[in-house]
Amino acid sequence: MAPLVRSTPALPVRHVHLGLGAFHRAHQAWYTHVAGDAGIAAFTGRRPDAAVPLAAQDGLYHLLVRSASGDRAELVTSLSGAYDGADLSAWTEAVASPSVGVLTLTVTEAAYRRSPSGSLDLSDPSVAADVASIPGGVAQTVPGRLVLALASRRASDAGPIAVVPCDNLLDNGPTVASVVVALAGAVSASLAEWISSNVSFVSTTIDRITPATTASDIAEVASLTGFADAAPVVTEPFTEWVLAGAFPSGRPAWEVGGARFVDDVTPFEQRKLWLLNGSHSLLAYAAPLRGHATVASAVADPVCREWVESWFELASVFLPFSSPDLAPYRASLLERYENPRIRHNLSQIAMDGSLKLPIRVLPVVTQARAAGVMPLAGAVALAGWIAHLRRGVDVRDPRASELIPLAQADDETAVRSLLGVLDAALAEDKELISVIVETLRDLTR
Ligand SMILES: NC(=O)c1ccc[n+]([C@@H]2O[C@H](COP(=O)([O-])OP(=O)(O)OC[C@H]3O[C@@H](n4cnc5c(N)ncnc54)[C@H](O)[C@@H]3O)[C@@H](O)[C@H]2O)c1
Ligand SMILES: O=P(O)(O)OC[C@@H](O)[C@@H](O)[C@H](O)[C@H](O)CO
Repeated sequence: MAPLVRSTPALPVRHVHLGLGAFHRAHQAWYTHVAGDAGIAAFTGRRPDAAVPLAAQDGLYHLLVRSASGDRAELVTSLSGAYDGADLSAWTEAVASPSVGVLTLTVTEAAYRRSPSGSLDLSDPSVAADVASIPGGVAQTVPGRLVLALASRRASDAGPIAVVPCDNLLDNGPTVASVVVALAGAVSASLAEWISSNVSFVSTTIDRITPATTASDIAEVASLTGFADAAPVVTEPFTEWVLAGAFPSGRPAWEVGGARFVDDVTPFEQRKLWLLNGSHSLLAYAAPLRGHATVASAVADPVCREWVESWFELASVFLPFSSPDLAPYRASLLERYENPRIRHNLSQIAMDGSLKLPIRVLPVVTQARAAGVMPLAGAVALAGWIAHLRRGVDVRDPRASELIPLAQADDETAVRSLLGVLDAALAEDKELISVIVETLRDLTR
């Protein structure tokens, strides 16, 4: 087996990334690779793990593009450096470089440390610790590390920069701007002002279904390519990136890979978050009750498929696209879900439901109720979530210790209180509560 090492030098770094997970390597790093005009300095979010094999293979890795009929391995060359995110001096130095114009992020929804109201949670002990330690050059949270690095960029007079969040958050540019500026403001008013005037927070819609890499994926890449690649990523052929915002210090030519630059991402974002992510969450909670562990297995079950189709029907009414315009998008989602060779575990999607449901499912439920409609497919998603919490197995959510006990109450109390955690107004809706209670009973019968 041949070792994976570069034979030509890596490209100079113009793009920095935080959160060196599978999705970054399947998406933004691929777009920068195809652009061919920039290298990336990528930093891990929490642990050094992902950086170790990548650094040992000079940042090279294979993207295994897996369609229903076969696999294609593509060597991605854009990672010029892979670093442990705890290496704060490498991190601040990278962001403070005048050659760097963009900073992308994939760190999960929970990493932005927002309170249920959506603003930075200044009562979070790690956020409070960052406020105290940033002047001394230390930070641990994502907002804290961003503030630390931007302070360093300001100090070195490296000019403006674009921050491009690629997590499934609503209005991700302004959302990330608000947590970063709030944390900076708690450290220094002039730093917050510098960030507001010099950092462009770009909003993005990002889409490419990318499950966690397994040992058999690693073995398959070895047999397909002849290289001992310890860090490949498996993804689907489909990819989408829609961006809105300014790039005051330039950017890689992401349009070469098909990225689209628009004035407003909202319609694309709603279409993706409600149809794709909303139906993903519905399946993640309700389909295990019918014995399914993956998206492909769930959509092969006519009952689960009907849930997805009725969720699409419901959500489509509130999207700013006509039905004929949405039809191909919806059909392509089902086709993507059916790909039997992409093993997308429902348990991976089920993580952090208290943060995801308010973005993916509740906007549709709320609008349906305001229109006098009973959102039955939304009730399946919510009842499934409550059943998941009640089971209490493999619940990964920052609020798990509060939510699991609430789910153990009698059906009506559990539904009312858990709905109240997500949205106080919906918890007053007696008709909706009784439909969710009925659905919970049906699902768990
Ligand atoms: N996988 C997909 O299909 C997909 C598609 C679109 C968007 N996304 C977005 O990308 C994110 C990452 O997905 P992934 O597939 O790369 O997952 P992953 O598990 O491979 O990587 C997660 C990354 O986030 C970092 N991270 C997690 N919690 C953190 C924290 N509290 N602080 C700092 N860093 C933290 C990890 O260190 C890691 O780098 C998702 O949460 C989602 O918002 C994923
Ligand atoms: O990545 P998460 O955890 O925000 O959500 C899980 C899935 O819904 C998500 O990863 C989708 O596969 C993705 O958003 C498709 O582009």
